[in-house]
Amino acid sequence: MTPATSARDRIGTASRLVVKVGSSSLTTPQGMIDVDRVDALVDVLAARRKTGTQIVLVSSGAIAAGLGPLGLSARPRDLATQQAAASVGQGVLVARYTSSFARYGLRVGQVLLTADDMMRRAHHVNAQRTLNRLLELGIVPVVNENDTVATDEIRFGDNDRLAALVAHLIRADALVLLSDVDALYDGDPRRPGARRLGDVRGPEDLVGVELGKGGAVGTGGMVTKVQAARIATGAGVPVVLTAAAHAAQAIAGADVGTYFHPGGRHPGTRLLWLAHATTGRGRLHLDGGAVEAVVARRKSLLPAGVTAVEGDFAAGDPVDLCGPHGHVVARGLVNFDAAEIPGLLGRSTRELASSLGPEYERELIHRDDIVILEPTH
Ligand SMILES: Nc1ncnc2c1ncn2[C@@H]1O[C@H](COP(=O)(O)OP(=O)(O)O)[C@@H](O)[C@H]1O
Ligand SMILES: N[C@@H](CCC(=O)OP(=O)(O)O)C(=O)O
Repeated sequence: MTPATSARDRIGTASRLVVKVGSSSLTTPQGMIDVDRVDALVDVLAARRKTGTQIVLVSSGAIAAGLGPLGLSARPRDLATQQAAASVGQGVLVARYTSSFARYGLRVGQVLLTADDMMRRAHHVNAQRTLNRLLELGIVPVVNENDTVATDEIRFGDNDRLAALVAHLIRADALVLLSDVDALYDGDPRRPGARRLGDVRGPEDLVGVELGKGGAVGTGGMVTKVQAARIATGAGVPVVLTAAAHAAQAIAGADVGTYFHPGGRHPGTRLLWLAHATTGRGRLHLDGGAVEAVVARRKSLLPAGVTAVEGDFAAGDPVDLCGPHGHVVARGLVNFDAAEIPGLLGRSTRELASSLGPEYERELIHRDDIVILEPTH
């Protein structure tokens, strides 16, 4: 077994997957939904869902699927007509997914997000909760950008990066990007001699690679796919990019497409926001061991390492983490209300789970929600 094959096992064994599919893989050139291809994709996702894997489907195609019904022969250039097409097409698209997943007794839930929902904390936490709840209920969330209300200034414009942020948001184990091309090539694959990149381990593997534009209905081409891969792998999420026709092999972890290896966990926009645009609504006082674990080893904060709590905050709020001498060392988004915390202090998560229930077998603050602060804070 090659190292690349074993790395891909992370996709084959993922318990939470985000799968993104592009417009060109779902619609006909006439601007209609391609029912057979939607069904073929759903066959693959439903089979994986039946093994217990939670799946979020980020689906493009609203604008493309609206063209036929509106009598348009090409993707419109102006925003208002794109929005009108998305409004008509999104309904058609979700109706199609609903009936296609129903063949397997599975339900879908539509989730429309804007870029703002990813940046603003209140929206972000809300989107996170909704997606988590849908997954707990066994639903397949079908996510798209909320094209009808997004203006040019606040628009993502491409679902590749949206899918990467969703993968980060729900702490997915892997992200699968499905397009009409079977892999990333070192140059435009329509030109003879272009070579497939099987693995991308870091930016050095992309030097000299020509990232070209997409097809007539797609938006970002390879540029946004590589950007998405960078966001996801930077958050520790591996990515595979391949054609929708190879979806079954890709999600099984087979050697198809291009595999982007995950890197370390770097703070994303949200953590920058947490560090620079918030103030702590309260304080948690940590013992020396917890400071060492959180700051030096970047671990989650567990109740056992907390000695005292100050302030009146709610679950999801930012709180400051103080060392034994009272200085602030980090800030994080806490998982519990202030009133719940005194009863948890100094106790192990296992003990809390057995006496209070499984919902208490959680860290006080997950490591992804902690940002280390410079001494000036
Ligand atoms: N270096 C490259 N490797 C692979 N595909 C490329 C490359 N440069 C440009 N492309 C083109 O990008 C297209 C996919 O982008 P896009 O049309 O935006 O897809 P989607 O609708 O699936 O998001 C492919 O059809 C392919 O021709
Ligand atoms: N929100 C748009 C998707 C735009 C987009 O990213 O398209 P694609 O490049 O095909 O993934 C739509 O549904 O038409």
